[in-house]
Amino acid sequence: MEASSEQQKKSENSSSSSSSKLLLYSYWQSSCSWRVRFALSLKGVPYEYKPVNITKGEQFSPDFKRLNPLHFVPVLVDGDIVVSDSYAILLYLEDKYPQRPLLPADPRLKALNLQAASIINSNIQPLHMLSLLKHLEEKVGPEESLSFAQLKIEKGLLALEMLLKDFASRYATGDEVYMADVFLAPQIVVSTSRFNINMSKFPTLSRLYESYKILLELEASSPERQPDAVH
Ligand SMILES: N[C@@H](CCC(=O)N[C@@H](CS)C(=O)NCC(=O)O)C(=O)O
Repeated sequence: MEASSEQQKKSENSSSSSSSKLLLYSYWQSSCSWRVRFALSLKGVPYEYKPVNITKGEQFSPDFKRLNPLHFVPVLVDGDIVVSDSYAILLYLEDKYPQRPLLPADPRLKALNLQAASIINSNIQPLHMLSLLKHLEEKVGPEESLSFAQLKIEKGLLALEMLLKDFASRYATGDEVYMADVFLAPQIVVSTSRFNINMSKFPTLSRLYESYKILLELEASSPERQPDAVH
């Protein structure tokens, strides 16, 4: 029986992306990059690290612009497949590497994970990203810029606290690490270390933070362990 052109196309695509090693364009202190490093570490997928120093403007180079015209890390390159945005990258990894699933089968818990990840991806991190804070610092001043970021982070964390409090166990939606945790752990670390957020206002998230601190995969993917880290 002849393979349909659709099947043929699929197998050509998968062979072009399955033979080469994944490349991850990342910056050590980027929480969005950390989400992807954490997911790759949980799934045990090897990759080559490609540092992009976003504090020195390397995201604006013509080569990087071809990968992501938005000039943001992370970007994952898998053969001829280029995926930017950590949320999309995680879903791509989930399809391609089903081991250690990042989404539970139960529809309610799955929706909860997607919702929590989306809150961080859309309603927290974009409101404290480097380029926005730089702009605010220049236009209104460093103190105003910091208090704007703190206000937005606390608003988002409160939403997550309310969303997860009845479902959280050791991790955000039970006893397994899922996508909500992959987004939450780096966000909590950045919120406390860079923006001085007091986590005692968020008891459920504080409890989760304690579980995250002892996760080897989180530690292995942490900023300080990356090749471009400055100590
Ligand atoms: N939603 C995107 C956000 C990407 C993003 O904002 N990346 C930050 C680092 S966490 C960045 O590259 N910032 C560079 C800048 O602000 O110029 C994702 O999750 O990948």
